[in-house]
Amino acid sequence: MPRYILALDQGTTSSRSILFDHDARIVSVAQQEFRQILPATGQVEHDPEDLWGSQISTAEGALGKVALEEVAAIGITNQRETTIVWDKRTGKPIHNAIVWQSRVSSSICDRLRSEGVEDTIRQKTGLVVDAYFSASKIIHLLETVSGARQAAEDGHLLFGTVDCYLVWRLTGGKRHVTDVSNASRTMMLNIETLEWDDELLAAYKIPRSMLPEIVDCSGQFAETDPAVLGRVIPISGMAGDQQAASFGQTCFDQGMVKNTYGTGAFALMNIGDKPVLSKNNLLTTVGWRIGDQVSYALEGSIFVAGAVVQWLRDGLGIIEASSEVEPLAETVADNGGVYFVPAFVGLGAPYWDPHARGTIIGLSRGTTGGHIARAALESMAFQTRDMIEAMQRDAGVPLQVLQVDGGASVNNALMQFQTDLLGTRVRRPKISETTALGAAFLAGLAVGFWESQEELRGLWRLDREFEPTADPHKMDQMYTRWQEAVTRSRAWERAGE
Ligand SMILES: Nc1ncnc2c1ncn2[C@@H]1O[C@H](COP(=O)(O)OP(=O)(O)O)[C@@H](O)[C@H]1O
Ligand SMILES: O=P(O)(O)OC[C@H](O)CO
Repeated sequence: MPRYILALDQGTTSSRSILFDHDARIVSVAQQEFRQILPATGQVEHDPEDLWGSQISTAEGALGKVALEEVAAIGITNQRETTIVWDKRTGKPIHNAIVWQSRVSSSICDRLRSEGVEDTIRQKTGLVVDAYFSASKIIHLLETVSGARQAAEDGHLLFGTVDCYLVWRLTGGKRHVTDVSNASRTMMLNIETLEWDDELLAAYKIPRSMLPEIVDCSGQFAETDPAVLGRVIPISGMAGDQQAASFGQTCFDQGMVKNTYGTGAFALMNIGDKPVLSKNNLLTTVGWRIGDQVSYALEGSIFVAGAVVQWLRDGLGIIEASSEVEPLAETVADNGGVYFVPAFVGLGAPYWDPHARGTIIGLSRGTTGGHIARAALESMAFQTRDMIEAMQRDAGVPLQVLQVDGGASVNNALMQFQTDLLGTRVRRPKISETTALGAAFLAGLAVGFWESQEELRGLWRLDREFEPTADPHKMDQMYTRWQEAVTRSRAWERAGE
């Protein structure tokens, strides 16, 4: 009997591979950061070769001395929306990957809006028209890379999000597939039929031949080429990282909400088997599909969360390691009136303002690095409240508990502030790597490593529960100040043109 599932988690700033055992315990982890390519303001790219190279070397690292026969299956999860276009004749990408955070295609979105397709896009895909999603990134590549349009029309080019690209490489170019949760982030998937939408493809002028086959999140849809890891291993789980985190948090019931604090922060609420549209500027997205069971989610997406801490470290240089942010923030009793809106690449939910830019407001002679660090941390919690308030308005009921995970959820002071600001309990599981765990669960279910979702529920273990203790009136006052700060950050880029 194989004893492990290998999860490949290809994130925005690093690739990770984690081996899980049957009790969902981590047996080994390997992680590697890779280059962030920043060609111009608001633009972010990755070299697909870096994504592949770092992912495969961490997979080898996590496997270590484990015999490959011990691995039942591979699950893949990934930064979503990030767009790769490659030539199937050579396997070579025609350009760097355009990362989800990149605003390079904002003007294409303006154009789509002016062409009057905004409402159709919203109704059909559940998304808002924004440079965040893959479609405008593909249009950008077809319009700017020399020869790309013709090659696409001649059927030579393939598009994939990172899941799809990894499967292409893992199978030695044999499988061009994406799972339905990743497909739902492209602005090309019809969320009712769960097929690519021909009307939208025509509006975007994207040839259907570029698009991958859509598969379930759990199922035996591919296997590794023996030349890659040395053996044929089923690839049987695949989901975008936020959907995978929801699955790893076992948010299987309608109304359950998780928030992942990684580079960005993403709150997903399970809304059951119908794709209800948000009235409060949230996204409707596919959670997962397993056989005939489809689960939808309402999503709030924040573009900069943990990345603000990276900016304190690499941009401002006031800390040397991310973990130093907590002690620095604790050198001051409160934020001293400083509010930090980290709109480095515009604002996501619920504002959807590509022209907002980062703002630190309320500075005085007495402001210290401690205040800036505190305001930076608080910005993650304030942005989360923005999303959760929108979610509560959509759901019509207050949230009982928020399940948290991701790199920045290790920060206890932040989690305490989050619970105080929301007035809602916050629960953190023992495994904060819920993204990888979700991918492992999906892969393991498909090959009988785990029997059922009920069994998975029993594997969720609590690390710590945070309870609100602060004065709610004071929290509301701070939140009002935050909203004023957001107002000041908005439309900045446009105003400067
Ligand atoms: N102690 C900490 N407090 C706040 N943020 C942190 C802390 N440690 C790490 N982070 C942030 O967490 C993020 C990494 O989380 P992770 O889930 O690995 O992200 P991703 O999957 O997006 O690459 C980084 O942006 C980092 O700045
Ligand atoms: O890399 P992460 O964990 O910040 O996730 C990125 C999201 O998938 C973008 O939608």
